[in-house]
Parts: sequence; C-alpha cells; structure tokens
Amino acid sequence: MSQPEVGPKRLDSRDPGFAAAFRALLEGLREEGTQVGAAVSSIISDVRTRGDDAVIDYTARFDRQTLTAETLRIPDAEIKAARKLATPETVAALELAAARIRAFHERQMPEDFSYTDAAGVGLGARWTSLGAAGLYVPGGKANYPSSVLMNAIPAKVAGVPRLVMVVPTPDGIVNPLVLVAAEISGVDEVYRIGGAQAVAALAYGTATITPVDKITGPGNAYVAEAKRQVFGVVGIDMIAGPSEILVVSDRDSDPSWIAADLLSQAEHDEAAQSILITDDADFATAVIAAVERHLSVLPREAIARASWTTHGAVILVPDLMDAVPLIDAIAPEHLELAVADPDALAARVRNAGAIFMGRHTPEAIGDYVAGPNHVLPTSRSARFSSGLSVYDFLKRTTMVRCDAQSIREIGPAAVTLAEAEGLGAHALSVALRLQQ
Ligand SMILES: NC(=O)c1ccc[n+]([C@@H]2O[C@H](COP(=O)([O-])OP(=O)(O)OC[C@H]3O[C@@H](n4cnc5c(N)ncnc54)[C@H](O)[C@@H]3O)[C@@H](O)[C@H]2O)c1
Ligand SMILES: N[C@H](CO)Cc1c[nH]c[nH+]1
Ligand SMILES: [Zn+2]
Repeated sequence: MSQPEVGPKRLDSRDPGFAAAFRALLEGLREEGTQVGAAVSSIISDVRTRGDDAVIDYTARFDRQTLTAETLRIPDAEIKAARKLATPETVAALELAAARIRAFHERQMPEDFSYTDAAGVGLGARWTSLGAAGLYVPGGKANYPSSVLMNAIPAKVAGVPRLVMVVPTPDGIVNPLVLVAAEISGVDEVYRIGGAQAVAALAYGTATITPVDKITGPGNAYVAEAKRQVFGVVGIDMIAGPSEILVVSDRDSDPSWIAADLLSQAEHDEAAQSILITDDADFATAVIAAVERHLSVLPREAIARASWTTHGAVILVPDLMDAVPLIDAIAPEHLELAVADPDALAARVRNAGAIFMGRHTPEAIGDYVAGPNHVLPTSRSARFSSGLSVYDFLKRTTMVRCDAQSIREIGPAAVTLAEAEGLGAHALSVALRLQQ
C-alpha cells in the first residue's frame, strides 16, 4: 500500500519490508521512560518528613488551591450533595454501570480450600482482603467517573474494609460525577489532592491520612513514577500507559462503525494507539475515509487526530487468520473482533487484555457498562498480566496442620533436606517432634 503524507501508517504483510515496519510499530508501543524520577523522589521524601504541610504546599503549587489539614478531606455531606449537581439520567447510568460491574466482579471471588492428604496432613489456602486500598483518580486532562467505579467496586467486592480515594481538584473545581461514583461504589474517604504528593501520603501516611496497603488507578507521569517509587512499601496495580485498540475486521463490517471504534481510544490521549487489521484493501480505505469524517465532529478532535496520524496503523493481511501472530505480538489492551466468526479467531489468540466479540460489541461498551474491568494492561504487558480484578485486592494464605502421627510420616524427609542444606536448627525443630 502507498503511504499517505499524513495519516495512519499503512502496512501490508505481503510486502518485503513488512517485518521491519511491524517491528517499528511494536517499538512505538513500548512505554516511554519519563524524566521525572528526581522531582518525584524529592516530593516523596518531603511528604515523609513534613506530612500534611508538604501535601498542602504542593497542592498550592501544582493545583493552585489553598488547603489546611482540616480541608484536605472532602466531607461526606459534600459527597452526598454532589448527586443534586448531576442529571438524573447520568446518576441512573452510573448506577446501572455499577450494578453490572459489581455482578461481574462477584463472579471472580475465589474459594478457600482445605483437605487432608494421604499422610494425614491438613492443607489448605484461604483468601483475605487487603485492609485498606488507595484509589488514585486523575484530576487534570482526564477525570473519568467510570474509572472510579472500575477501581473501587472490585475492592469492595473483595471485602476491603477501608477504601480511600484521592483526586486533585485544580483551582478548587471538583467534578461532581466523580463524587457520585465514589458514593455509589462505597468509597470511605475522599481527599482533594493529587500527583506524587498524594501517592506519598497514601503510602506513608500523614497526620490526616492513614496509610493504605495498595494504590491503584491511572495518572500522569508524576503519578506513575511515584507509584513505581513507593512499590514495596505498598502494593500497586500496574503502571498504565496510553490506551490502545486493535480492531480486526472483515469487509462486511460498516466502515463508519469501525472508524468510530478506532477513534474511541485515539481520543483519550495523543499517545494512544489505534490499529486496524483487515483482509480487504478497499475496506481499509473506506475506514480511513470514515475516520476523517468522524474526526471533524468530535469534541476532542485535536487529541484524536494527533493520536491517529502519529500512532494509527492499518495492516492488510491475505487472510484474517494471518492476524493471529500479529495480535499476539501487539498484545493489545483491547481487541475487537468485528468478523463473521469471532469465536474461531478468539480461540487462537493468546495475548489481549480484553476481547470484544463480533460487530455489535464496540470496545466503548466495555469502558462503561458491560461489567468487566476497563483498567487493562497496556504497552504489550498483556503478554504477562491481566486487567484489574478482585484478585488485586485479595491475598492468599496457605495453612498446614500436622499432628504427632502425620509429622512422623513426612518429617524425616524434611530433616534429611535440612541437613543437606546445612541448616541444623531446621533439622532439629522437626526432629524433636519425631521423638514423641
Ligand atoms: N489508562 C487509563 O485507564 C486512564 C484513565 C484515565 C486517565 N489516564 C491517564 O492519566 C493521566 C491523567 O493526567 P492528568 O495530568 O490529567 O491528571 P493527574 O491527576 O494524573 O495529574 C495531576 C497532578 O500532577 C501533578 N503535577 C503536574 N505538574 C507537575 C509538575 N511539574 N511537577 C510535579 N507534579 C506535577 C500535580 O500534583 C497534579 O495534581 C493522563 O495521562 C491520562 O491519559 C489513563
Ligand atoms: N478506555 C479507557 C482505558 O483504556 C478507560 C475509559 C474511561 N472512560 C472511557 N474509557
Ligand atoms: Zn475509553
């Protein structure tokens, strides 16, 4: 295919230069390193030393908001009052989304197990929730109430007793829908702070904010770097990169639908990536033309256009099954299969954060109301990780129970292994119990 001067990259898997062009495309999916490490580490150490005072100073500097220790937290009355600032349809839509997300995540709850083996040893594993989870909600360019539901509901379903949300409110402006979503999903405390200082406060605590056990949620480069730096003190979910969508479509899809699907992720971020794989060159051309038509009516046209023209790609393959190795290499955050038999393709795909099956399942339905989580692995990390779930808010503890008889059955082998490792106290602690 010929390359247009501006627009998505066009690749054909039959071209001799395809392998190199595809490698370059994958390179573009790699998370870019950030240059904010030193600034973030100084903010974190300041919050550890000066607590609330440091958080208040950074909030004044970056969010142009004057707070005191007493006003860091958004009062429950203000959160309840937010409902009156939202339209009834929006609240109803959030409630429908919450119910569907809750129902899906309830199905993920794993079961404890226990049994007694042939040697008479009692064995098992039980799940317990984290004690406290911190949810970061971005407050600058993107401020999504749907992401509040997606982070908070799995934690609630897992049984986390304390859920703490932080959201920067630049110039004091709060998005009421974010507060409504927090209330619907059962968030216990909300603080009007953001950036690395909020992450540090959640991880280390201040006089006002009791520390949490794990921090989840997306954010800008400062937030992502802060999460990296506090990992180990607390758990984190993932470092989320820009959104991605990969659509595989045959010629029978409506080009206008597919164009809108590609733009649905392009409009998130200039760095988002939207890729179409198809087996029909005319269809590819029709989708590119439809993208142009849609772009001009989008409220976030500039962002979507920048993303599509710099990171968009259309790949032509001779047969749709030839898409499978490309999908696995891209390991997309979202994979849409707009083909006649999505099951046949899906069965062969190993790497994808979430799969949307068939022409009537746009990715955007999953962003809001389908039920599965929309916090998904990006930057090819679907090769080794999964989307946010109740498992992120649970941990497993194993249990062992020997009695005088069963320890005599398995203990001698433990003594042998301890001696082989030169660990005398290990050997002794078992051997003493064999002499009863
Ligand atoms: N993957 C997802 O699901 C998803 C969802 C929503 C948002 N996002 C991403 O989250 C990001 C949100 O970023 P945002 O900026 O809009 O909001 P944000 O809340 O992440 O960042 C705002 C904070 O950044 C800090 N900050 C800004 N400039 C700073 C500086 N010079 N030095 C130190 N700290 C500074 C401030 O403390 C401010 O409160 C975007 O990149 C967006 O794409 C991703
Ligand atoms: N698609 C985004 C995650 O990649 C999530 C989102 C929030 N609102 C709309 N979409
Ligand atoms: Zn989205």
